Amino acid sequence: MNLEDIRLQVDAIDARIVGLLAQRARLVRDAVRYGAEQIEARERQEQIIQHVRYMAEHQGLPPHMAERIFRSILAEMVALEKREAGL
Ligand SMILES: C=C(O[C@@H]1C=C(C(=O)O)C=C[C@H]1O)C(=O)O
Repeated sequence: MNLEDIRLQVDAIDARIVGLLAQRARLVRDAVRYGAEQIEARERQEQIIQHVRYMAEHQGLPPHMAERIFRSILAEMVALEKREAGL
């Protein structure tokens, strides 16, 4: 394994992350279309954060890092939904 191999693997993971984020954004859009009461469902967001922290802890990722990343993802998802709703 050399630096180039490692960077290729990092790039492949980034491509998967972007694909998953696009898929996630489509599902959130569906949630809003199919009955979510509010775009900014705070309680649901806090459940997601707690679950993500738990999963991170069990997979060797610092929970505070997972929380920060997911708070940013959630904020962007909500902002996207608000823009699309013209809010
Ligand atoms: C409207 C919803 O989705 C919004 C987006 C979320 C997300 O990105 O996971 C979570 C809660 C809501 O802020 C919902 O799931 O009820």
